[in-house]
Amino acid sequence: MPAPAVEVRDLVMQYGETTAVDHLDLTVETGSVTAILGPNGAGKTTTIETCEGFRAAQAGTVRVLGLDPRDASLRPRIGVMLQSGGAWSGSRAHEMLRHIAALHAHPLDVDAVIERLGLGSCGRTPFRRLSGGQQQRLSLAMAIIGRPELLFLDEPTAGLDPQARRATWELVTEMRDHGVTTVLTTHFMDEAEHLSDVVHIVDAGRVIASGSPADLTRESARNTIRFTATAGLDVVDLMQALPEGTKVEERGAGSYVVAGDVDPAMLATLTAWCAGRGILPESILVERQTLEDRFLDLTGRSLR
Ligand SMILES: Nc1ncnc2c1ncn2[C@@H]1O[C@H](COP(=O)(O)OP(=O)(O)OP(=O)(O)O)[C@@H](O)[C@H]1O
Repeated sequence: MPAPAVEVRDLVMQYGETTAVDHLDLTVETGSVTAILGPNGAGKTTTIETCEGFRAAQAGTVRVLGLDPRDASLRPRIGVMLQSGGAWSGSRAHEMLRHIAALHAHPLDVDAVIERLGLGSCGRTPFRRLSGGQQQRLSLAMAIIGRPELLFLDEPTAGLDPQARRATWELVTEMRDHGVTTVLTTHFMDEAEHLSDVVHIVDAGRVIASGSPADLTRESARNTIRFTATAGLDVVDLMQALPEGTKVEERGAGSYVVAGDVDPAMLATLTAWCAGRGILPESILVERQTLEDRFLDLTGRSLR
């Protein structure tokens, strides 16, 4: 396996009395899209800015493509999209992109990127006069134009309309197909679920859960089937019929909860077990936990 693109070990970052990052560990595998999720003030931007080399680690170690993030030789190899835009307010959109492209050895085609991100009408407009969404798209274009190996995107789709959001998703997916590693922060669960291979959930300056979106939502109390039927069914026998690790409980007379790896086969086994005993369930409800539910369970807070 190739060396990780980003390795953060025991990172501590403080602003005066405020501990923004508190002994945080995080690994980003090469070629992955990795999302960092967390409530406001969790320490995501501080962590990402340290990886980008904008802040020096106060304690702990950070390695980006095997190097210290402040190593100047990293600049052409990474693309950065800041939350605050990152372009000089007077710079004109297309000039800016052409300028950045000229600084790189193998840039993407500027006109193609302008077209892809719907920036055609922004040519001579100074950055400060662009709409919020246009500024976002230009910042993304600036991050990718140099064909980086590693992309950092801090809330890339905040404030974008649905079409621009889709275009951004497609672009990130395409970059991944070309081997680019992407680290992004987002407040949109669907974005994390749709785009990322790995999600790190950060709260109060620490990573509190990591895994693929599927891993994080599996094996949770909310992956359940609830059904009602005659009271007093033989739940032990039912459990034996279902896949190993499945739990069945009668919670109140005739009200059953089946918890485990809920999939179509399990539902079929359950209904077959009932049919074999002449039982017609009165209601069957499949509940799958979403990443948002899991996030709420872990942090006690909603994403925004
Ligand atoms: N420049 C700064 N000066 C002082 N405190 C700061 C500064 N930047 C961030 N903080 C504080 O550090 C903590 C972490 O902030 P950070 O911006 O890293 O969080 P975040 O997870 O990116 O939040 P958000 O989702 O709101 O962008 C917060 O308590 C914040 O108030």
